Order: sequence, then structure tokens, then C-alpha cells
Amino acid sequence: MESSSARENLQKVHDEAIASTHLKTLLSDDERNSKLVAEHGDITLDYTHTKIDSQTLEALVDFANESGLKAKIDSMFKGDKINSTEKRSVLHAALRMARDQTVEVDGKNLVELVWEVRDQIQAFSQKIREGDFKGYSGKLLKNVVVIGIGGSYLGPEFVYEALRYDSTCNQAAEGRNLRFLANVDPTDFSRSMEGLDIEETVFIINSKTFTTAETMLNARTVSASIVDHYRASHPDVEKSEFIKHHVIAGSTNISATKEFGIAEENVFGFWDWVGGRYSVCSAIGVLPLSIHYGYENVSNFLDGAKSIDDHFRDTEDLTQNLPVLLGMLGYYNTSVCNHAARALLPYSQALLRFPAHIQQVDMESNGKSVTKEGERVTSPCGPIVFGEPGTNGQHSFYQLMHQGRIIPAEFIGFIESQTPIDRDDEVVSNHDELMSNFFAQPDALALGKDLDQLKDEGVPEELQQHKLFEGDRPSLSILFKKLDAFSCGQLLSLYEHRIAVEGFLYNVNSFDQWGVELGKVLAKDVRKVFHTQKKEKKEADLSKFNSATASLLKKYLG
Ligand SMILES: O=P(O)(O)OC[C@H]1O[C@H](O)[C@H](O)[C@@H](O)[C@@H]1O
Repeated sequence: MESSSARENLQKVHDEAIASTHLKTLLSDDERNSKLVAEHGDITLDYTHTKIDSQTLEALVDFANESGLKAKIDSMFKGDKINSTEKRSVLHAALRMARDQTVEVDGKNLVELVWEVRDQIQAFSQKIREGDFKGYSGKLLKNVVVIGIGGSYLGPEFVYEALRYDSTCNQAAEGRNLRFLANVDPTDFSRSMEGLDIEETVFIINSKTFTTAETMLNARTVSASIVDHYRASHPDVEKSEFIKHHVIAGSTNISATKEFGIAEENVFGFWDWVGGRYSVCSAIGVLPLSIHYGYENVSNFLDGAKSIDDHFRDTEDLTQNLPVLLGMLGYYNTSVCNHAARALLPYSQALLRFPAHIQQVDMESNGKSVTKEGERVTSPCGPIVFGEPGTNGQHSFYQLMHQGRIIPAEFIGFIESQTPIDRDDEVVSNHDELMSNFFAQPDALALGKDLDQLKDEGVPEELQQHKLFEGDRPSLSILFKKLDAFSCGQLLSLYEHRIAVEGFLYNVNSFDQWGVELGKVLAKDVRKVFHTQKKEKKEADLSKFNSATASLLKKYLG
């Protein structure tokens, strides 16, 4: 793949023509600028500030075509087992398909299975919200605590935060609380339980495998707290009675949920063709979010995701297909231009957890060094992804982005605020103030400020180099109308699919995650040491560890 003629041509066009052309020059071409914008519904993707022109874009599209991108997308939607190392289909898109759609894998229509669970969740969430399913002592379950980590936590938390101040969702969640317990650090247990009455709380154990060490320990800790809480006043009641009223689960491992003691009717399933980091549209996200915001709002969120799934699958022109464009530009920045990182910069406080969610989806998907065929990759893939909402980030790491390393940035903004404030005594509204930065930053990064400008401004000579902005720093901007349940689903799907596209172009398997295994295995050895020393009260054998780790362990053991 790397040595393909289209790939070589892309690199050549970049190296010979674009690399040495300053973005200032590119941006002075009105015709170019008018072409590097794509729209779908209420979404505008402006990539005028990416170091690209029509010739490079053409070379990029040629490369994508030569990579068989369209066929790879079709193959994903058809349910082919494109996660080759785990022999699994990749069908998170089926989670948001319409009831009458079909995707057959191994003789089963998966969409039918999806809707069975969606219907169960709709009925169950309504029961909790209306008080037909109560806590053991008969109290209304107005609090939800989600116990889960990684993909079983980040996605639901991103959506929860994104919709907290949307007026429709906000109203639907009145009087309710949704919390997350992810870290096995006992402080996270304290944080998530703070001020909650267990009798008013339902705990959702969110775990695809139902074996993740952190989640299982937190689940046992929570279950013990529930039992302790009720036992004093109800000494003769079976533990399972308390658990039945307070613990439910989202998982693919139904037998393990049963073994844990969760009543069968309180378990909401999903399937191995949904990757953990792509599972927010399964029971993992739909269950807690439906209890908190009501099923209707979550259904709108799923419809938003579906609208981008359809656009992604059906838009043949790659330059008009938003997830494809984002994926191609991501590939271009990382693999062709050799930029190691990518900043996600939502100009929306409600998207404060979006960078963390996409960081996992992206870095766990494309943080690979081996092609699908098992060969070492020959050019860099999978950028380092990080981000913060603007304008907060501007007062933090933007210094480095403006005058330090080059980090392609992705600005995400909204025309309307979820919570507008308009005061006569302010010249511009608070939202306009936020958005003035959204529009200014891409130009500041791209255009910079040269010595002549500094001289004209009368900047003293000794400060000129310090105040110099070289510019030529790429970014792209995505503008939505408003952040609500539907557009939140669109944003999720846009990024999920761009990550898939990027992986198709890197030719890696974006759907496995073997890189997380080794640390888990080594932690088992350390856990054994703690057990021997602290529980069995015996001196642990540290000879298995290197001297550096053994010495640090000794300090911990005291
Ligand atoms: O949902 P679970 O099976 O508990 O997995 C939770 C998380 O842990 C794993 O280590 C993976 O890195 C993640 O992709 C996954 O989302």
C-alpha cells in the first residue's frame, strides 16, 4: 500500500508543491478557498486552513480510491468480519438503524436484535422514571451511577455532559442525577457516591466483557455498600433482594451478570460486533441516558448518528462525504505531512468530555504499528489526540500550538448557544465572545505575524523574535447550528467514521486493541505480591521483578 503509485504521487505533490507554500499564500486564493468547504444538512466543514490545494486533494482522493476506501466502507456496513484478528464484524452503525432495515450476519438480522433491546430499555427506563420500578425501600430511583471504564464510560459521559443544558433534555432530567464511577482509585468511589442516598440510587454495571478488573472491583464495592446499608435494618432478608432493586447491567456477557447476582430481567445485552469504544449507542449508553433524559431524547440522539451513517455510506463523491473528508485530511496531516498530534478544540463547554471520548476511540483504534497483513507500517499512523474546550485551552496549551510544535487543530463550534445570555450592557453576547475566538484562532495559527508586521507595530528589536508567529499551522473547522440530542449523535458518528476511514487508509485494523493487554497481565503479578504480603502476612518474593521496580515496590510495602 505504502509503495502504491497513488501514495507516492500524493507524497510527491505534497513535498514538491505544498510543503513550501505558506498557508498565508494558500488562503489568499479565493477560488481555492471556495472549493475547500463541504456541507451536509446543518453541518459545515471548512478545511481551507489545511495545507492542501486542489491538486493535493485530487492526489489524496486518488490514493483513497486506490486503497479501495469505498469497498472497505461497504464491507463494514455489510457486516464482513473486518476486525480480522478477532474475526468480528464492526457494526456499531446497526445500533442506530431504522426498525425496518436489515443487516444479516451468520444468518441473523442484527437490526432485529438491536430493536429488541431498545424496546426493553424504553419500557424499563420509563418504569424507573415513573416510579414503577423502585428501590428496595420503595423510594423513587432518582439517581443513576454508571460503573464502567474506557468505552463503557467515556461515551456515555460525553453525551451526558453534552446534553445537560439542552433545554429539552434538561427539563426531562429535572430532579434526577447521573454519575460515573470509572477509576478503581477509592477516591472515585467517594466522589461518585457523595451525597447520594443509596435507597434512591440505581447502579448500572456497564461492561462489555464483565471481566474488567477495575469495573468488577467497583461493582463488588458498590454491591457490598448496598447490602451493608440495608442489612442493619433487614437482617433476615436475602442479599439478592437488595441487589435486585438497585443493580442492573449492560453487557455482552450475560452468564457473568447472572453469576454476579443480577436479575435476568435487569440485564440489557449487546453483542461482540460492537467494539467497546464504539458502544455508546448500545445499552452501554442508551440505558443510563434513557433513564436520565428519557428514551425519546436518546432516540433523537441515535437518529442524529444514523443521519451521518447514511450520509457516510451513500455519498459517493469523497470530497462531499464529511467523515471521509475528515479521515482523508487526518491521514494527510499524520502520514503525509508527518504531524504527530491532533488537537480537538470544541468551542462549547458542554463538549468538555468530547476530547476524552474521541481520544480513546481514536488512539485505541489507530494507535498501531502493524498493517492488517501483519507487516510493520512504513509511515506514521494514529495521531496523539488531546483537547479541551475553547476558550479555556487558549490560556493553557495554545502557546505551544502557536509558537512551538505544529499540531493540526480541529475547531468545533455552534451558531446558537444552548444557554444564551444577552445583556444590553454588554457589547457582544457571551456566545458571540466565545465564537469570536473560534473564528480568530484558525487565522492566527495559519497566518501568523512576521517580522515586518512586528517592526511596523514598533515592537522593540530585542522582543521581535519572541513575538514572532511563523504561522503556517493547519486546522479545520466544523460549524453546527446548535448542540442538541440530534446534532450530538451526528458529531459522534462523524468522528467514529472518520477514525475508521483513517484506519482504512493507514491499512491497520482499527477495531482490535491488543496494546492494552500487557499492562493488565503485569498488574496481576503485582497484585499477587500485595496479596502475599498484606493478606497472607508473608514476605513477598520480588525476584520476578527487575531491581528498579522491586525497589519501588518495597517502598510501597513499607
Ligand atoms: O466494557 P469492558 O469489557 O469492561 O471494557 C472496558 C474497556 O477496557 C479495555 O481494556 C479496553 O481497552 C477498552 O476498549 C474497553 O472499553
